[in-house]
Amino acid sequence: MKLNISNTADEVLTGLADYFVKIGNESITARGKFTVALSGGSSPKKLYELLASTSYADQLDWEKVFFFFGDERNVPQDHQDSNYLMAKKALFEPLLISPANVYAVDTTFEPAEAAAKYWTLISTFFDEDEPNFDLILLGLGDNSHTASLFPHTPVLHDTKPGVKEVWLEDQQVWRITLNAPLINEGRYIAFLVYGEGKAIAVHHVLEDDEDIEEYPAQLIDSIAGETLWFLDEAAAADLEE
Ligand SMILES: O=C1O[C@H](COP(=O)(O)O)[C@@H](O)[C@H](O)[C@H]1O
Repeated sequence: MKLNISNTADEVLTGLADYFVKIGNESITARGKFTVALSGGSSPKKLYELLASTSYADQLDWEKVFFFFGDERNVPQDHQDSNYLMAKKALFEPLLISPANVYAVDTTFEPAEAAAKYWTLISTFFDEDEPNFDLILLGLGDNSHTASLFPHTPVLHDTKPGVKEVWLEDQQVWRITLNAPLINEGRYIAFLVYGEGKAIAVHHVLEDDEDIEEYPAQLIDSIAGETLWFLDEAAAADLEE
């Protein structure tokens, strides 16, 4: 687990965009394609817009990039809360990404079926013993959730890679998420966390004693690859070391 702390949020975004194209180009050179699981929520939109900007758009062969989602809200794909819709507007449409390269969660099914179908989609795509994405992007919620691994939810106890539905009692909504064993198979895992609102969660996850029920992001660390946290100084403000 490594930390990359920048002064400002803009520098964090540039650092992660550089990392994205570096890992992408290495993956394409090594295996002919780059498989990435995108994050959702409030933090990554600016990253996707940056990747689609003239500074980065010509730095990757986008036809060889295959997009998946680390988690999804159980809403239609044209709903304002959809992670797919956000990525479509900020990344896929500006870069003219072929729909054939985008593997979204089919939220027309009931949550458990949508999760099962997404796991089948991923397993079929990788056609290997264990799917392992080249890069998994993640955020961190104020309550220390990542992807849709929320505090005190059954998915936290999964021991085999898979995709699960998660019921959020306080919000009365379902989400679909890659589980921690699947995320940890990723060759590279990158957290994008900026802003003072994240400082306490960053401290809990990185420096408190292990308590996965309270701080689910503690479950995440790439088994054979690299886990890198891209933070700005505001988000890192409560770190002691
Ligand atoms: O990894 C992720 O993290 C977020 C939390 O991000 P936030 O910036 O919205 O607090 C999560 O909700 C999102 O869906 C996920 O992909």
